[in-house]
Amino acid sequence: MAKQYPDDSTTLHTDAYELSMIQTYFEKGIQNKPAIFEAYFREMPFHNGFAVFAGLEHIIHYIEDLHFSDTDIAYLKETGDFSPAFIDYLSHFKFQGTVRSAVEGELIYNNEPIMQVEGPLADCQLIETAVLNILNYQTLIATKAARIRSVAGNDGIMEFGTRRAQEFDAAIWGTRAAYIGGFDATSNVRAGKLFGIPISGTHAHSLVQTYGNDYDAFRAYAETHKDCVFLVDTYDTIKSGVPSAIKVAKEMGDKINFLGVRIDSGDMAYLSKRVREQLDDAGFTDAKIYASNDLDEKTIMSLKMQRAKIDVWGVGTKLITAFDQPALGAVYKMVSIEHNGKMEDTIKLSNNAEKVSTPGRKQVWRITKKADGKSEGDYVALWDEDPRKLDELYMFHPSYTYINKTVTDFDARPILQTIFEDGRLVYQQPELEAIKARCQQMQENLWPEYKRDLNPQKYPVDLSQKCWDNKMALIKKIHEYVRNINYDD
Ligand SMILES: Nc1ncnc2c1ncn2[C@@H]1O[C@H](COP(=O)(O)OP(=O)(O)OP(=O)(O)O)[C@@H](O)[C@H]1O
Ligand SMILES: O=P(O)(O)OC[C@H]1O[C@H](OP(=O)(O)OP(=O)(O)O)[C@H](O)[C@@H]1O
Ligand SMILES: O=C(O)c1cccnc1
Repeated sequence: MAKQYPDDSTTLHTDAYELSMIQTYFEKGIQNKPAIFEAYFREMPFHNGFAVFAGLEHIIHYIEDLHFSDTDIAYLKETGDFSPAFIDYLSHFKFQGTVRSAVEGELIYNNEPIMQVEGPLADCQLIETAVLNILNYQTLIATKAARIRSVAGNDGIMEFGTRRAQEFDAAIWGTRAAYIGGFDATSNVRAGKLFGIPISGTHAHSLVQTYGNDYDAFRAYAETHKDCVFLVDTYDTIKSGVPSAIKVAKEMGDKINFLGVRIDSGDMAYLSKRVREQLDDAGFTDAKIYASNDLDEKTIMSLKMQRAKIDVWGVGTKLITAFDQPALGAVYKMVSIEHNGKMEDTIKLSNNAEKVSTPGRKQVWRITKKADGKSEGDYVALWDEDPRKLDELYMFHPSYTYINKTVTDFDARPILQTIFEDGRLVYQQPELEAIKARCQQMQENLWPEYKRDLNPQKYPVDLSQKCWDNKMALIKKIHEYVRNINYDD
């Protein structure tokens, strides 16, 4: 049995190595050294042309509650891994960092900072695991949801994934992310209570099995509910399910809102066309056809191409588990640290050019044309740069520098906003509806070439000249350092 603690906190929701490193910093007296870390991911999820940032609300909750409770401290003592002085330090720990982040519903891209944490080295280090855990999952689900929305057009899409989600938290935060990304409703009632997401649903096969036939089951349901969507595929969709639904709808008349029927198996293109005819012939031209069964953007697109007569899509497993890409892979890297009273930029090298981190504290500027508000690309610049002061912006690909352009008559909008300032929450989270609307609005500013589902154009994420020079200079410096190492003296 898992132990129950009256004062359990989520502060220990961290990898042991974070605490091990912080113990080293503490014992060496450098735990308060000013440092800056940035989170970013390297590959676009699902090869999509954009990603939808989600997770900030949970990160805010987590940071606001960051403290080592009495039982956290007692447990750390029990492990025997930490010194008494370090444990005493942790018992007084209070987060003092500054967090800057993309806001929820914002579109984000690979190889640009999406969150920046500045402050005492220990504080920055402690939150790495939880921050990545949260934003990796929620951003993935919000992006998957946006993909599904893009193929569903204006059809209704309902989130049905709780039973297949990776446990409780994933179901709850996943459905919130799905709502941000474009879903209309969820079947998870607690998500409705917690976040105000509209809840919605039909009924399961077990209702029909309880009565042993479609008619009695639908009739019983109709006598106990106003809004009715009948699941018609338990025994035979065409011969039994739909005729029974029609019979009940006619008998009950105005006493119910006969909203439609749900199909959950079989060839849904063929069945939906037959069902549409049956409903129309009976005069129920407004009744909608709902479909579910392992759907995702690919099956929905295929069904639409087959001119399936489906109005509302219920999507579970493949959304909530991010079935075709189970992890986003965002990382959290140190970009700058204080030495002898001066901030010095740091880098992580790799033989793989894509994996070399970009040093220095940065801001991401979204560059749009003044004339039509459409995106030109993102411009990652060092913190002291401000492209708003420039008339012309030279933008070049950070690896293939011959790919470049000069942009004029542009607007530049900073993506990283201050969320916590020296440990104090200064950002007011908008309502969920506003976050969802932002996601929609931001997609409208994107050219269609970046939005297509398959093989979208790569959205430009460029480094400023100064940022690029800084990176190259640091690479050179580290190469020299490695070349000159000689421990034989
Ligand atoms: N016309 C269609 N075109 C493309 N995919 C379809 C079509 N009809 C159904 N599908 C999809 O094909 C898959 C069918 O899976 P499966 O064979 O397990 O379902 P089934 O025939 O409904 O059986 P079950 O009763 O076990 O659910 C589902 O992912 C479903 O969404
Ligand atoms: O297919 P998903 O995208 O994951 O959507 C959720 C699924 O959950 C339900 O099936 P389940 O077999 O659990 O129960 P039911 O068919 O008896 O309702 C529902 O009928 C959907 O098929
Ligand atoms: O309401 C529904 O139809 C529903 C809910 C969860 C999972 N599958 C279907």
